[in-house]
Amino acid sequence: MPSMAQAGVKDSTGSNKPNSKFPNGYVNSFARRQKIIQQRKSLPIASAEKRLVEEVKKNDVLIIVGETGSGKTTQLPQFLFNAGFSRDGRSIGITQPRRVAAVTVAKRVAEESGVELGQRVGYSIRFDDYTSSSTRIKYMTDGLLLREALLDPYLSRYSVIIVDEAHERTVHTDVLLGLLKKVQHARSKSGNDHIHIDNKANNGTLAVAEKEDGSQSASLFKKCQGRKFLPLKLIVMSASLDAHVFSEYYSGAKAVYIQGRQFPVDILYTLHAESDYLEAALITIFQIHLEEGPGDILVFLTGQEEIESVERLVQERLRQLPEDSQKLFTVTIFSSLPSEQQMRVFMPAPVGFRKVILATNIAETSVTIPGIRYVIDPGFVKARSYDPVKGMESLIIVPTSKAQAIQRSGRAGREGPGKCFRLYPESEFEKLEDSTKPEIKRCNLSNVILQLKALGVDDIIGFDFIEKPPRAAIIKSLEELFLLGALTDDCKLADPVGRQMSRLPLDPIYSKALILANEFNCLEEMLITVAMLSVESIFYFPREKKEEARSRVKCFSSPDGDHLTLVNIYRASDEFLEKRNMGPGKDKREKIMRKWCKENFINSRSLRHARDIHSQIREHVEQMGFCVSSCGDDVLQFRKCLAASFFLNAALKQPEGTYRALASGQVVQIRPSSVLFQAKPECIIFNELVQTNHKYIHNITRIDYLWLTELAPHFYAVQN
Ligand SMILES: Nc1ncnc2c1ncn2[C@@H]1O[C@H](COP(=O)(O)OP(=O)(O)OP(=O)(O)O)[C@@H](O)[C@H]1O
Repeated sequence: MPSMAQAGVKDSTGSNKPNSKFPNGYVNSFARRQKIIQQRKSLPIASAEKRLVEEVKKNDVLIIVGETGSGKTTQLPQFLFNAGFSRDGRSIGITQPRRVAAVTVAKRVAEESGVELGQRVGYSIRFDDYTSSSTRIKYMTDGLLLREALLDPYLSRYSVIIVDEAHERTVHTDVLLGLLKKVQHARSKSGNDHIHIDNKANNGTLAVAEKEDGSQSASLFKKCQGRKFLPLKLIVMSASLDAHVFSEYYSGAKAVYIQGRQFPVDILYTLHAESDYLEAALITIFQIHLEEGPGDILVFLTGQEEIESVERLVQERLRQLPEDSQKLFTVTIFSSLPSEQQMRVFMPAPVGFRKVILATNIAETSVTIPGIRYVIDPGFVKARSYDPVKGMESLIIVPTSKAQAIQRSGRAGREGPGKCFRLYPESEFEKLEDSTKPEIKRCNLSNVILQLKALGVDDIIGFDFIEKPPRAAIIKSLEELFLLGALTDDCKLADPVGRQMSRLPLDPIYSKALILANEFNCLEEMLITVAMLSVESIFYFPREKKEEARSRVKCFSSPDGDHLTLVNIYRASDEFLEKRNMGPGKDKREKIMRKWCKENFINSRSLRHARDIHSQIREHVEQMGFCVSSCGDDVLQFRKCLAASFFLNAALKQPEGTYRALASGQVVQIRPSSVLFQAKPECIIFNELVQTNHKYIHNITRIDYLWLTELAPHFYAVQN
């Protein structure tokens, strides 16, 4: 559809007005545009435009703190664009911790600016790029900007980088803050008499900068030496930020505060602590539905399983209500849901229905979901935790921080006054930590270290992190990367393996598995395995049909283990689609697939997501020049490849039927849902270790103990 500027005609005052000859849609679009102009004017940040632009001009680093909904994310980049910060062809980049925020905010800003998405305003997230050579305002995930830095170490295409929602302190944000400090320093040192703008880089095909003589050196940072760049402006932004910490990190950078919020949000607490927060959330959903005025509800839960079980319970209870009270419509959003399905939460509910969105903390920051007036916050979040001694990462449910609670309540009150129901007493709120513990202090660092190494940062312990990760975690990850062959003896990035691994957007252990699979001639099987392991719960066993589900799933089972079982499921779904391929459209295919999944107790959302990931990683490995071939019936080859890839996760059976993990010495048990739970082979490799009341391992394949010394002699010849 043409933009308003094209559709309307200019009157004598020069303003755009709809032409009466145009159909109604254009008049509506004119009305919508007027509404957006009004909304923008009423944002608290609107009156601060001039001051903010001046501050950015005066300061190389600026910290901006403003209430949720004050307009930081959508407006500031437009202010800077209008003030000419991208006049020279460079862009304003804005990072978000979450994909969904990057996408939806970019869409909104494109609409506000009256341009087509992907033109002046665009977004770029892993596996999805909506930018062009004319993009000047670019929203992206923090992880994506780090990946860009691998190919454009001086981030030469950007004049300003805004690190948004910095309070979340994701591991990528933290690394980015350090890296940007380095880039800023290097760019200002390079002077500005000769300006390098990488135009090729602007159309999405990242260009590798070279040395003046045209050669490429091993360290990416060195590649740009000799080039001159304009200084980079850096803005760190959030609603709930401890400005002091950031200001200190950037040598006393100035902090500005945007006063005021758009609409009030009433915060309500329970009188007593709730023993079952899911039940409390359910009661609150129905209380709002039956007693409160119009408006949609956003409920924060901790993960897919919780969300799906609450969704079922809402449906069950809804059926018990009188028919005229049944107009409640549920939608879900969590990170492993494919993007297009995530976007369903932004669509309006059917007329007359109230929408309930069941979400993880993916919907906590930056997003505006139209229609939300009520937020239900049980006060919990699933957070990563890492034990560097055992090398064990786990997800545990913990109370949110104050900053998270504030962000959650901020999702109401964006289009009108709102209410937030915190399902805990006010006294508990006071006891919460002010901010979330930085992820870098509680996660496995292998991925990040590999990226830093690929960026030419060799001294990881000496890197200027805003908060240093535990030394033990750094050492453990360096050790792991060395054992995977990504680093040399002297801790440098190994070529080509380390470099190839750093290019794949996966955990290092999975990247290595793909590289090895290329050698073992089973890349087809490994691509499927990695894709299936990248999604949450591929099986769906309803409580009332557990036995039926188990026996049904048996027809896919492989006696060799869960990895081949996953491959069988994936291939069976492929075959089913092929057989049915009588040229139906996408919707029909989806419907048929959903039916197949239901009959086979497979989670159709997860399978679709795995298919999506599969095609994206396949593209990556093909670009790396790998040939995707199958080992066919020679599954021994595939099992050997699994052993060579996951040797760090090998375990041996103990006399009493438990297992001993060879690398860490921990005693673990096979999770009952594994196909090898009964068989209990002598030696296995596993992918997942989950700590509940037991240490359960999952995704298991039987291997031969002797393979370990043959395939990973550098580890097993010494250790065992
Ligand atoms: N997709 C959208 N649809 C409708 N209105 C929107 C949309 N995105 C933003 N808005 C409006 O713009 C306002 C400002 O949003 P913006 O994301 O810029 O605020 P913010 O200060 O960055 O908030 P936060 O800290 O919560 O991210 C919202 O409160 C809402 O009124």
